[in-house]
Amino acid sequence: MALQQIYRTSLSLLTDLYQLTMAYGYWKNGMAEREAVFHLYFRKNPFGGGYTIAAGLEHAIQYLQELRFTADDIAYLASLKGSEGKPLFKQGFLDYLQQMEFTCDVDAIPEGTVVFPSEPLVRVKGPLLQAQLIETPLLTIVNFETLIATKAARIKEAAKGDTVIEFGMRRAQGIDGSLSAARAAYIGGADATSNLLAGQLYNIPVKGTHAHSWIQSFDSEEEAFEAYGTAFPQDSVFLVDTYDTLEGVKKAIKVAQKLAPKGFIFGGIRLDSGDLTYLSQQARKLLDAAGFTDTSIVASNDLDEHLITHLKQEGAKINIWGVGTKMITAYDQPALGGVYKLAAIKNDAWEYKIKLSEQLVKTSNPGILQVRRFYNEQRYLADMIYNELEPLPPQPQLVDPLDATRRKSLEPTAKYKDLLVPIFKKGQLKYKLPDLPSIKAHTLQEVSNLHESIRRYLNPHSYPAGLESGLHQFKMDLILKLREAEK
Ligand SMILES: Nc1ncnc2c1ncn2[C@@H]1O[C@H](COP(=O)(O)OP(=O)(O)OP(=O)(O)O)[C@@H](O)[C@H]1O
Ligand SMILES: O=P(O)(O)OC[C@H]1O[C@H](OP(=O)(O)OP(=O)(O)O)[C@H](O)[C@@H]1O
Ligand SMILES: O=C(O)c1cccnc1
Repeated sequence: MALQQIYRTSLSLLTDLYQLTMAYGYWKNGMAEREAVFHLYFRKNPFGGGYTIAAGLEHAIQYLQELRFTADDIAYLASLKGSEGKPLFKQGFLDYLQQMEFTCDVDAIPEGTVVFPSEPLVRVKGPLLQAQLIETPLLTIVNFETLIATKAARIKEAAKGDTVIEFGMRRAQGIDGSLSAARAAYIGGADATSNLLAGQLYNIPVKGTHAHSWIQSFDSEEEAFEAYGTAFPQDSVFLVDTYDTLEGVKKAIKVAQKLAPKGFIFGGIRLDSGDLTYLSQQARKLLDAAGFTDTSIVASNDLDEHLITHLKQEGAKINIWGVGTKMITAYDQPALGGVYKLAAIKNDAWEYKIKLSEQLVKTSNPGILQVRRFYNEQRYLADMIYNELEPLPPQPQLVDPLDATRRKSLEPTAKYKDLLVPIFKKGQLKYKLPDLPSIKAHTLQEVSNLHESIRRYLNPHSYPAGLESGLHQFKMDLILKLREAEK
C-alpha cells in the first residue's frame, strides 16, 4: 500500500492480533458490551529525570474518531486462518465488528502537562471489547510522543531560552517516527523543525542552513558562500567547518561584507564539528570585530541536554542549537514503558481489578481513577491519585505507591485541580483541541511550576505523586485477598 494511504484510510487493524482474538472471545462469551475501565500510565520517568511531559492526545483522538472496521479490514480478518486451516473468526463476530461504533467515555490529561509515574494519562470507560481493542494503538501513540516531548523539554531547559531547532528526520525511527516526533519535540520545546512535511502537517515553523555538499560542489568555500548568500540575502546561515572552521568563519565574514551593499543580512554561521566551545568563542570574536554582533552562532553535532549544559558551562558562545539524532530517537532511552491496565469491570456494581506482580511497581491500581494536583502561588506541591467513586476524607493523605511508610498530608489551604478532563462521552468528542503553540506554551509554564530540584538531570528530587490513603489501603486489601485466593 502506498505510504500516503496509511494515514488516510482505516487504522482499525493497527493493533496486535491478540486484541482481536480477545475481542472475539469477549463477543463469544457475551462479555463484549460489559462496561470496563482501563488506565494508560507509565511507571518511571524517562531519562532518569524527575518529570514527564504528556503528549500524543491529539493523534489518539484522531485515531479514535475514525475507529471503524471497513469492508477491507473485515475481508482481511475473514482471510485469517487458525492452525487447522479454518477461519480464525466467525462471520457473526465480523458482522458485529463491521457495525461497531466507538461509544466509550475517554478522559485524559491534556498534552504539555507535567505528569508522574502511576498517573493515568488516559482513562477509557466503555464496552469491554472496544476498550480492549484500542490498547495497543493508544500505547503506540502516547508512549512515543510523551517520550519525545519529555526529551525535548529537557533539551530546551538546557538551552536556557536559546532557540532549539529539531534536525533529526534523517535518524528518526522511520517516516511516521520523524513526523510524530517533530510534533512532540515542538510541544516539548523545540522552536522549529527542518522537516518540511511536519511543518506542513502541523504548522510548525521550519528552519535550516545548508549541508557540506553545498560547499563541496563549488570550487571554493568563498564561492559557495557567495552563491548561497546571493540566493538568500535575508536568510543565510553559512556552514563554516567543511575545511578549516576558523578560516571558514573569516571567509564567511568576507562574503557578508562583500554582499552587504546589496542588502545582505548575515544571519549566522553553523559549527558542526570540533571543539564547539573554543570554536564558538573564536568565531564570536571574529564576527564581533567585523561588526556582525547580531550574527548568530548555530551549533550541531550529536547534541543533547547534557552536552548543551556542558558547553554552556564552558562558556560556549552558541545561541542556536540544532539537535537531531539524540532528540528525535530519544537516544538514551528509546521507549517509554507505558502500560494499559484493566482497573474495573461492571457486573451489577463496579468490581475493582488489579494485576498482581512480584514487584510492587508492576501491580496496577484498582478503581476509576482521577489525578488531583495540589499547588500554591509558586509551584506544584503534590499529586494524588484517587478513586472518583469513593468519598474523599476532609484532609486527604498521600501514600507513596512504592513505599507505604512514606506519606504526606496535604496542606488544607492548597488549591487543587483535577488533571483528567473529558475527551469523549459515549464516543462523541467533547474536547476542544488546543492549537500547537498553546500546547507548547503550556509545557513551558508547566515545567516552570516544578521546583528546580525536580528538574535537574542528575538524581532529581522525586515529586510527591501518590495514592490517596483510602485507595492505597483498598489496594493492599485487594492484593492480600487475591494472594489468599490463589493459594
Ligand atoms: N567543548 C566541548 N565539550 C564537550 N563536548 C564537545 C565539545 N565540543 C564538541 N563536543 C562534542 O564532542 C563530540 C565529538 O565531536 P568531534 O567534532 O570531535 O567529532 P565528530 O563528530 O566525529 O566530528 P565530525 O563531525 O567532523 O566527524 C560531539 O558530540 C560534539 O558535539
Ligand atoms: O548530529 P545531530 O544532532 O544528529 O544533528 C543533525 C546532523 O545532521 C547533519 O549531519 P550528518 O549527521 O548528516 O553528517 P555529519 O554528522 O557527518 O556531519 C548535520 O550536519 C548535523 O550534524
Ligand atoms: O538545516 C540544517 O542545517 C540541517 C538540517 C538537517 C540536519 N542537519 C542540519
